[in-house]
Amino acid sequence: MLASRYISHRLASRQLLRRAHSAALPKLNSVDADDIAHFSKFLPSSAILSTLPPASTTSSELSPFNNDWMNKYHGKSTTVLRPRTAQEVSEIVKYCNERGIGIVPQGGNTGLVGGGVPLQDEVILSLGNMNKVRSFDPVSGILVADAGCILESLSEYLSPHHHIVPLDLGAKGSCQIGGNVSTNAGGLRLLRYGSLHGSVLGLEVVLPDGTILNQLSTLRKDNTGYDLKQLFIGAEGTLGIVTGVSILAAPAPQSSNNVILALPKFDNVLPLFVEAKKQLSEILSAFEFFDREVYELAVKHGQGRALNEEDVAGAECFVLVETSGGKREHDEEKLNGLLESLMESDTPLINTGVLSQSPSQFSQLWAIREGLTEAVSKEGKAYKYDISVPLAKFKEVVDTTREHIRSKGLLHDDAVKHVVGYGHVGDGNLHLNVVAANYTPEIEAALEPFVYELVASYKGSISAEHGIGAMKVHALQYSKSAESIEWMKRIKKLFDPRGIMNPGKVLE
Ligand SMILES: O=C(O)CC[C@@H](O)C(=O)O
Ligand SMILES: [Zn+2]
Repeated sequence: MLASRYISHRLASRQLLRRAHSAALPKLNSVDADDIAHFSKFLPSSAILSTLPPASTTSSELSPFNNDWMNKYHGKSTTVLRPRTAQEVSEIVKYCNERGIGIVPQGGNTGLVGGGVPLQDEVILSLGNMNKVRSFDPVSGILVADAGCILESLSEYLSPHHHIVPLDLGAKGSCQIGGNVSTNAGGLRLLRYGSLHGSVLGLEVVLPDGTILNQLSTLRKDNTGYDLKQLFIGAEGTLGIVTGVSILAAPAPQSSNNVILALPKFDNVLPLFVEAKKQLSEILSAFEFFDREVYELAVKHGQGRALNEEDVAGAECFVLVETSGGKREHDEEKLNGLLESLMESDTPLINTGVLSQSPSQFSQLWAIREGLTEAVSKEGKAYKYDISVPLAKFKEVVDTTREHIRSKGLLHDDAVKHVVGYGHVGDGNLHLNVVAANYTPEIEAALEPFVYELVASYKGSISAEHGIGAMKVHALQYSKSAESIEWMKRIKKLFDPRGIMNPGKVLE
């Protein structure tokens, strides 16, 4: 009974997938020279990059805006606008809405699901010129910043005030806080600081009709009915453009330590996590996992400093544990205590642990984990599946996918070179990466809907933290019910009746 229900679900989802692929984008207008002349009335020429006259940008100058980080999605936009204020954003959006011109809001363009680049020739609205901190209150720890502030520069700003942004990710040197909020970025320390749905206190958003919705609250408590800002966190710019963010910064830890643990088998990750939570309790700030194969890629492509041969020998996977606490001696004692108990037990959960002894070693260990995405991209073209599945299934998902690819005769150097897994154990978020020589329809057909069905069979999510973007629009039904999708569509229609905001992303 169960089996036949599963099969009919599979058939139904295949049909859905086929239908979804043929769905059309809303009919929108292209920008023309008159539009550029209009933008020139309120924007300086330096804020208008366009191949249309009177501007004279070349298409190669627009290329970094039209192509995504993975070089998988290629837009054909003729025009990038770089406003400096919410008022300018509002004027652009109001005009585009009236003219029926599509808009793609773009932050650091570091997204991994094609959500930040046009699918056709929409205007790209780049937030990079809105990059000022508006205020910081060291008493409450509340930071108000323009959407275009780079995440790392906000950390640098907060450092002398003994605070940190409650969000950290590998792309911190280029991603922007507005993009982080719009994609509800999770990152490396969600385990400790929670999601942006909790730490964002307020937003300033320009709605598709040009209204500036000022919800830049600096209140920790505000229980006055519908919390509209939550709608824009993770909406990927489909409901409006986030132009300002109010966020609760966390007190900077006085002491940070990390260790990379080499595990003889994946099955040890779970009990190790339980043990780490028990022994480190409140000072545990990250618990990150990566398998041996992706570690080898990091080494091959020079990400971080390789661990010693003897530390790697016999390891099936690795875990990076970070502590952030208030007192160095106390934290070191706790971490050392954990390591000793792990090594000394009758059936040790780990082979070895490489403990950082200095700030530079601390960064080097993190560089391995943070460099995995880069390493994978240097090795080939990655099919990225950013999924939530039960922790105990992480390895099964990677192995099952690899076997499936093998059974299709696609596991060889000219097709799929590696099937690897890494991710955020503490959040149940696995990054399944299928690294191929090239993106090909054959590999895609082997992977989809296979991976999505696998995720659905574990009642997981097809997007844990990267979002839907353009990449997973056709697969939303694996993680959302028909009723939820219907209500999402109604909300979209309410905010953006003409469908100008980031067309073709999140929803069909
Ligand atoms: O490369 C990926 O698939 C994941 C990127 C990022 O979310 C990470 O956790 O490193
Ligand atoms: Zn991640």
